[in-house]
Amino acid sequence: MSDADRRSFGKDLQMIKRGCTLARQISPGLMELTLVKSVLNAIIPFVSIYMLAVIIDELLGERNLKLLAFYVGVTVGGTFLMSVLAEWVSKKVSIQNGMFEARLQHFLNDKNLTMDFTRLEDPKNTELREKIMGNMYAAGGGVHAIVEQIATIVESSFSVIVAVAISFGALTATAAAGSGRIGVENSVWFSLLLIAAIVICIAQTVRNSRSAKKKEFELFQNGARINGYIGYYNHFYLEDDQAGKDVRIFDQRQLIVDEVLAKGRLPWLHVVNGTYRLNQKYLSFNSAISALIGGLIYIFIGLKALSGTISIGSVTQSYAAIFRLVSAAGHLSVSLSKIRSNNNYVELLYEFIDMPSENHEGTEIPARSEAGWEIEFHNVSFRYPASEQYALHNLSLKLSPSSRTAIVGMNGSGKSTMIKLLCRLYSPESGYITLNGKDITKFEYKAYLSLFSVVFQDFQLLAFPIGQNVAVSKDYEEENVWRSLQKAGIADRIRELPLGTKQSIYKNFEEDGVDLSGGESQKIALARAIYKDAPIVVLDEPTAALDPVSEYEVYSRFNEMIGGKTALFVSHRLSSCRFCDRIAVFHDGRIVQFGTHSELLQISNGKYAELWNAQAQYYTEKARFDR
Ligand SMILES: Nc1ncnc2c1ncn2[C@@H]1O[C@H](COP(=O)(O)OP(=O)(O)OP(=O)(O)O)[C@@H](O)[C@H]1O
Repeated sequence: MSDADRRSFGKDLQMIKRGCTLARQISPGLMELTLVKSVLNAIIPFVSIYMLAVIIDELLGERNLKLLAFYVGVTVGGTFLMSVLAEWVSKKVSIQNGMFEARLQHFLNDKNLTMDFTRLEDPKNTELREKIMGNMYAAGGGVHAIVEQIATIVESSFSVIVAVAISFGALTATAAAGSGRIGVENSVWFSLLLIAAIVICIAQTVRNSRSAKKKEFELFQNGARINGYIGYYNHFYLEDDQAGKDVRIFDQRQLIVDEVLAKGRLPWLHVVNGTYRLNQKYLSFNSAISALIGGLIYIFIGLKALSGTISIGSVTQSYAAIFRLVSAAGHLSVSLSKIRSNNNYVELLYEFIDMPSENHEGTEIPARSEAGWEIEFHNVSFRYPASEQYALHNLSLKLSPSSRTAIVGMNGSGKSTMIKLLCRLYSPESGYITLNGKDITKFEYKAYLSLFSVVFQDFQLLAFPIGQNVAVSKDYEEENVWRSLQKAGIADRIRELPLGTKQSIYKNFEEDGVDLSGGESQKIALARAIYKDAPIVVLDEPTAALDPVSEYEVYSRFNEMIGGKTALFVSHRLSSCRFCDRIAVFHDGRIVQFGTHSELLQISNGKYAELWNAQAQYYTEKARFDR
């Protein structure tokens, strides 16, 4: 049983109502304008259908020229005015429709930004997002389709009402008493037979549409993954200059082309072929039904006209009105069915936006603390989602206010993980972290993060002007930006640029954008943390990409940079940890040693001494080799 079959009518209605609210939130005004357009579209054809009969009857009867001119004026003028209005509304609707995809993207991006990081990393969620967007532009399913279907429902309902009003006379007309006509065409059964035939045809169209939509939905569920593959390989093969280097050096072209073909193009061809065949079957069936209904109406109206039951003027009017009635009733039924099937797509969107953001549940604003900020890890253990291995085991560590703590350890020992937990990108599986004695999850997320100046190992800069990158705002104090750049040791380089802090980073959008080296970028990231001037500083290998001179300069300014702040500092260069009060040595997700540099060095069989000696030995050997 499909989801559409499983859901009750009430549930479907609820989902559609929610979709309308969402559509209005994403694109205000679109729903209202679309409805106006539908009503106009429904009325316009009936003006001429109705007036044509009036004009013909007048021509065959009194032939009053003034009246005829008036009828023609109403027909032409009315149609013209309404068409102009419809065109104007249509233009507005088209612009809004064109913007809808981008607005939906923004809407989803906002959700992404407030989503718990753990969920963001989960490939299932990336796929879900891909499906939502892919379904929209490839299958036309989703929240925008609700607007479209409601428009069709309103337009066809209006058409049905007006068409019934116009054709009612013809449908119910029987020969006048005493006219002598008693033909079958004048019995009520004749009209009922026509209606029954039409109802059967419409029901068949609805069934056909429902099964086509169901198959289409199934086909498209693989589309997101396929699109993901194609997008990924295109990015690597064509766009990303970073990856482009490896593609060339290792001659990865053939590998990528084969993968794209196997996982992207061929499966996509299957989807495209499948939908094409489905649509063709559906459209041919509808054309046949439409022709059949047209024929039936002609026979019906023709017999009535032959028998003199309806006037000649009414023939065209009745035929057009009944034909419109039937096609509108068909559209109405199909749209009612489609809007329910569309809930299969919409359900995916609701699943995405309803994902809870546990991290954003805290509400307390950290009170100002003159005494500084103390951070404590209480027996914290953590495993990454879908990972069996613990990245941190029973970690307990106290960072006193204004203290400087270094974290060292081998690759994969859990250093960055500890920082990610402190920044609430992940939550501990057991244990907890406190800030000045209070569990950090109790704090309002943004207010909590405002206390941290962080430089991540894998920091990112934006293709925006340098000043905006440093200040993370369009409005910033130029002086302050320069001071931060100076402290990060990159001010001289920026001064050389023609536009200084207004110069954009990278060439993505600006021809004169500046391409920075790895070390220069890291200095800008450092300047960004300095500019923020938050009371807690967290630096995850902040000098990994710096040359020895720059590294020395940065460290010699560390005291000035950190001042009385609480600082946490991760580094593989043990010599650079000496400015810290305490050093925590990580190994396999545990703290195996904790103390000052000299205390730890004295424990000759300890992990710190082992790491220190390994590094020292490398430098000694290098010095000997250089000689
Ligand atoms: N996003 C992730 N998903 C799953 N496992 C992860 C993820 N990030 C890190 N890990 C794993 O967690 C463990 C700790 O990683 P972490 O990045 O904290 O180490 P690290 O000490 O910072 O290493 P390095 O010195 O290389 O930066 C490693 O085994 C790593 O493979």
